Amino acid sequence: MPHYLQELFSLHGRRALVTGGSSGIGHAIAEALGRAGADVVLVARRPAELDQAAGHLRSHGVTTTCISADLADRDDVQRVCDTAGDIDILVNNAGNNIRKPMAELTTDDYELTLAVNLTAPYLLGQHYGPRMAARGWGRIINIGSQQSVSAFGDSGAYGAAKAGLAGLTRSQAEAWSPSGVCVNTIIPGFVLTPLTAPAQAVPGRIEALAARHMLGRNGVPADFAGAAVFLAGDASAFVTGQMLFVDGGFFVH
Ligand SMILES: NC(=O)c1ccc[n+]([C@@H]2O[C@H](COP(=O)([O-])OP(=O)(O)OC[C@H]3O[C@@H](n4cnc5c(N)ncnc54)[C@H](O)[C@@H]3O)[C@@H](O)[C@H]2O)c1
Ligand SMILES: O=C(O)[C@H](O)[C@@H](O)[C@H](O)[C@H](O)CO
Repeated sequence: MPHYLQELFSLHGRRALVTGGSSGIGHAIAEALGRAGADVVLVARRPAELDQAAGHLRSHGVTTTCISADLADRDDVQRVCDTAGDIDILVNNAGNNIRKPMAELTTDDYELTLAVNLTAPYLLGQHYGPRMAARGWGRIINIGSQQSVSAFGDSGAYGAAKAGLAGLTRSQAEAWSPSGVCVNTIIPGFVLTPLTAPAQAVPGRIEALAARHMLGRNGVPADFAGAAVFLAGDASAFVTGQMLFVDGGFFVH
């Protein structure tokens, strides 16, 4: 790779933590950051899936560590902070979506959704943001949703959390960008992953959703590799507080 591109996009010497890094978009982002040179810490719940994901990254030469944690549990989030070591790039990717009509959502549904999609990113940001700022360089990438900006598909608690995450991004950017920490949200389109399996199971739904992307297809995890490497490195040094739509031109109506 030409030296100029190395300077812009290389992540050598950086250490990235990716939540939900054992599957879907998070795994693709972890692989991309690792193949761009970063050491990677994968955080997710299930040890077997983590081991498999780590094995895949290591097969690409990526130095990979795993931490099994339930991000809905604040003690587990604290344990991640206590054990992961210094982190230069934080990717808040783990998410859950409890799909029910608005009036059927319970308070427990709401609190679980907020805990994983919004509180865990807040707590991890509170730990890592100031430390990145003290070192004068850092990147936080939060994974939002079309529902950061629009209501979509019986997902009221998820929409509240993802809209909150976009707001959290702006506040984190305001706080830490002056010290060299860029904080941004990636907004995906509809992506074929385990999270969207219930929607994919509805006959005709995948095709209808594909037609709502200007590119005429749904997303796949690999579609996020380029944007993640961009937002994780020096190429994005003047990009902060933004929502980057990596959504194939998705339109809600
Ligand atoms: N798939 C889509 O269409 C789509 C669209 C917009 C945004 N997103 C967002 O992308 C992110 C990744 O989702 P995905 O589509 O790759 O699905 P996925 O199911 O493959 O990944 C979600 C990850 O989050 C982890 N996770 C969930 N709850 C957790 C918990 N309590 N503790 C620890 N880890 C937990 C899962 O184990 C999994 O690794 C999520 O934040 C999701 O909201 C997805
Ligand atoms: O769980 C889900 O079904 C997805 O996250 C959806 O909500 C959409 O794909 C997303 O909103 C588009 O960004």
